[in-house]
Amino acid sequence: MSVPEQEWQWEQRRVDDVVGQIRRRAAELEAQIGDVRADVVELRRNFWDEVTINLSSLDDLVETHFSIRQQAEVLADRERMHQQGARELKTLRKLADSPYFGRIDFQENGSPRPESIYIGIASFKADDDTFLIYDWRAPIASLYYDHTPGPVSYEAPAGTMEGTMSLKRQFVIHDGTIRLMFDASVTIGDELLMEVLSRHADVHMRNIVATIQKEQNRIIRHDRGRLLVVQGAAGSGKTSAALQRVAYLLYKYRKTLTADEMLLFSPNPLFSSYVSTVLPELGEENMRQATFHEYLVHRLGRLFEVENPFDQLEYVLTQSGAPEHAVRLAAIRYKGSTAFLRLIRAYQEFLLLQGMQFRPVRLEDRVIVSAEEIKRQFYQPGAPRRMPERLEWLRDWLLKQVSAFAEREWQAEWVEREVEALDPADYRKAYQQMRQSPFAGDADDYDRQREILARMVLRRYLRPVRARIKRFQFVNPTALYRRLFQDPSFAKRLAGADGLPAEWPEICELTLKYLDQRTLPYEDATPYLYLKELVQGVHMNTTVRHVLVDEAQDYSPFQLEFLKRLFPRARMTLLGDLNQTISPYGGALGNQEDLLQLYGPQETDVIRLTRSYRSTREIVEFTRGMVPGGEAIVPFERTGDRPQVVQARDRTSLHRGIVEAVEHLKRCGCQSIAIICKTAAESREAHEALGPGLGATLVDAFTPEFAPGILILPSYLAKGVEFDGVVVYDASEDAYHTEGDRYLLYTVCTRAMHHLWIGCLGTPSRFILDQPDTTYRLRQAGE
Ligand SMILES: Nc1ncnc2c1ncn2[C@@H]1O[C@H](COP(=O)(O)OP(=O)(O)OP(=O)(O)O)[C@@H](O)[C@H]1O
Repeated sequence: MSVPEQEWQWEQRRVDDVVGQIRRRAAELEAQIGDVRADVVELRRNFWDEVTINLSSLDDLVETHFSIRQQAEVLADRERMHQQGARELKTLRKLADSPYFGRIDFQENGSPRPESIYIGIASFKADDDTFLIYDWRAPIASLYYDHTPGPVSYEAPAGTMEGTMSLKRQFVIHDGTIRLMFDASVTIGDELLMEVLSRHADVHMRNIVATIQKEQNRIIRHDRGRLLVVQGAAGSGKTSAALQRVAYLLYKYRKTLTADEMLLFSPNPLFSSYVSTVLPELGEENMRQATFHEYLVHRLGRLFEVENPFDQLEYVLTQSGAPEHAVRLAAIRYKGSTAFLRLIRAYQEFLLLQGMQFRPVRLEDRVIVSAEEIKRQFYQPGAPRRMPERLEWLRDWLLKQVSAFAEREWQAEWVEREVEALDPADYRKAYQQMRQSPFAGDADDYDRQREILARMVLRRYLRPVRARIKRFQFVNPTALYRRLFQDPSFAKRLAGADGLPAEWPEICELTLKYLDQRTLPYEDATPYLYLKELVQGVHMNTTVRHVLVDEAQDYSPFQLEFLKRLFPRARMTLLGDLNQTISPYGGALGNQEDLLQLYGPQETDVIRLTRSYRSTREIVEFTRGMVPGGEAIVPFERTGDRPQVVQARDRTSLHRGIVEAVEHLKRCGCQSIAIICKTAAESREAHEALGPGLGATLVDAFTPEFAPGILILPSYLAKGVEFDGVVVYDASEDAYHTEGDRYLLYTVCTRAMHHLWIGCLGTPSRFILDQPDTTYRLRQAGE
């Protein structure tokens, strides 16, 4: 609903006034920051002049230490002030450009008149402390997202606030000038949303705070239980909601939660860069980001070449003719299941009784404790019952054996030789130590000094040995993991009622082959790490308090269990769409039972999003027909061209058709165009043929960030991102016919915001031809 001219002028005057106050505050802050910056420079320059350095005695050393520490603290404090000031200034500058995007007039029950609440990306108070702008995360701002004018309520720290909302107004303000203004009668007026969604795709994701929808607001402000599962259609705003959720939590718990206590697992490094600007745009620091593969490499990269999930997928998609293909697929499915997790737990129980494999404790090539001796000790009748305690007990025993070895060894000839080769400084140290003895000065001084030096040598030699023991490196997890596959009948007993896949003997053979090459297939990496932790001690991250997993449908149930254990103090948000499952695991989100069991039903909430915002109505109607249950996906009322399906007889005419399509999309105003292929191999071929002519960039798993313009990329790297126009390189029946292909094709097509063009080398895929929506245009290339 448009706003009368007079109102418009009144609102512009208010904007002018508020922007004036913001600019004044920014100028003051800038001057203050200038002073702090000068302090920091001064402190850095004169750092060493301000500390007293004296290393002559122990007391002087201690004093020097404290003097340096004190000076470093002063510097760190000023630096912190500077950083905080700079951040505040950045926010003020943003507010000066666009101070707010919403206004609600709310009269609380019992209060004499309504109050106008203006909502922006951060709060701003006048000099008299009245709020000129409320932060979008303040409790009262919920009214803006959740309600239409009428009787309303919201949750505040003091309880439920009830009253009446008489006005809800939306603004688009740039450069301190109101560009658009609507009075909304429905929940967040569709007019503003329409305007926002009609824009071009960006190389970075944008924040959505001005137009958060009611159901998304539930995700953002959800604050109970250990696990929130968000299942939403393609383009329904899962990632957007997740990022605004991070900003919300940082605001709500600003005294106790920091950005580096929040971690987002993203599907690939490209995606990480795509979403990296949302939080800074909102004046917050970025949370930590990683891919699950990066974590696996961090933990196992020294032991193995850990396969990338994209190479795994590339194998699955391109090697279907290979003799091992079916076995590998079965392995991937089984090794991602909770049945395999249970088998590994059963294996741990078994290992408490027999079968542990140890590495001898050595000092260079001398065995201090043999693997056999360690094993004997481990299975001693008096050993503790549970694995962690038993390992700790064994560790302590081994450390004692090392001490006994040192005791036996200090007079050995080789130690004697090493003593001769020691530095004069070591001799001085030994001399000083000896002088401190109450018996110093007697005839035994020489022997005593030799003994001190010999023990010094041994301590140095044995330090790495002790460190390895403390890290439980006397256990051999690789040998233990191998053991599971060495005799196919061995795992049968452990699997019990769960059973094993029919292909188990072949899976065993294949796994051993990879392990022999020191390669860890992606499907083995998490189970291997899990077993390693069961027998070498668990790594836990207790600093992370919130873990968000995007594209969670591509995680196996095993991996989710692993994450739960890895972050015992964290609350988890899983965001996913079953219809976009591209991983061959079968998708952890598909099994409600497993999901509810993860933290228990009491601790789990599931929120579903069915409205799709990314694509035009025509594209949503077309793509939803590809997937079962797609009719539940509701398109947003933004219309555009019908998707085009173009059938080509040969590759030359396919390429000609693609070039024409790209030219057409450019004429339509598309700034970002993606030619999406099924695999990396196909992308390379397409790039060779089309890249130079179109000026297109090839994107692969190592591309650090998206460039604007025309890109050629494999399906799985398009996950989570969007483009003005999408050209599907070849969606023929030959290319997409399995159930897995169905979801891949859906994922690819749903990347399009405004235009979708689909090329087919031969007959179009069944997922195009068999779908109920027939409004798309099907034609022959060249027509
Ligand atoms: N409330 C909203 N206001 C404005 N834009 C929105 C809103 N919700 C979603 N969008 C836009 O819709 C597009 C899709 O959002 P997003 O990528 O968060 O969806 P998604 O569910 O994670 O998608 P997918 O699963 O397909 O990757 C983005 O351009 C986002 O800015």
